[in-house]
Amino acid sequence: MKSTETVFHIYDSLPTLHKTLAYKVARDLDAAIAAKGSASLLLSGGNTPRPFLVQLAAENVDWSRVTVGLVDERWVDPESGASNENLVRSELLANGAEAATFVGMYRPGETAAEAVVGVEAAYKAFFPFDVVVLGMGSDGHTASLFPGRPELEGLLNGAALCGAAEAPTEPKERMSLSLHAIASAAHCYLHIEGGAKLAVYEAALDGDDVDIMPVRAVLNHPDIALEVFYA
Ligand SMILES: O=C(O)[C@H](O)[C@@H](O)[C@H](O)[C@H](O)COP(=O)(O)O
Repeated sequence: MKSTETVFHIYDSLPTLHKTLAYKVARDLDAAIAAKGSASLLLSGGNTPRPFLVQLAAENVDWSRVTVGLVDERWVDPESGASNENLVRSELLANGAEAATFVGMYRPGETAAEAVVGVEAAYKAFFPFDVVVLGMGSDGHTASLFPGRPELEGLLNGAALCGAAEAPTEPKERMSLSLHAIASAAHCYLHIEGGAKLAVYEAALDGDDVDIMPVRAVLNHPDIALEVFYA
């Protein structure tokens, strides 16, 4: 029996969603800074987050006290348009959050599997996390926790903070936070947009097989008080 409730926030416009989620995340960061002098924010990539990141960059946060990391990364050069580091640097850091400390995942000259030790050590330095913002794919993946993958069991049940993963589409090579890392967050958000994603979310609610829909592991986690932002 899940001990925490999922809160579902629905908006009548995408701009309202982006502004409201940005405001909520900014206040979460403010509270963490007030409580312990620092804050950590872990962001997902893909297409959905871009306008939210722009709104977040405009929020009045003491970014010099914030460490920004990634929920997952496509194993491509950070100059690539497919890079989640590129997305965060261009839409958040360059737009107002320049003072934040960014800790990426991609390590040139290493495979994702080779980089796990280094990324694990780098992320342990600001673990547990304060804010995690997740997305969700049409196949029910979140982060780079993809259905049917051999690495999924370890990423869902292990004590590591991250691990190498593989996506079904290019760029296939990935690094992902583990469920353990995601569940450490004081505030965990799922940002989804459009009817198709809503249908996937509803399908995820209607079952518990995490191997076919890994996002269920987040929805059903007893320690994650998930807040879904949808428009
Ligand atoms: O690297 C990534 O792609 C993300 O971290 C991934 O988990 C994303 O949240 C979903 O794939 C949804 O992506 P869209 O927002 O592009 O639909």
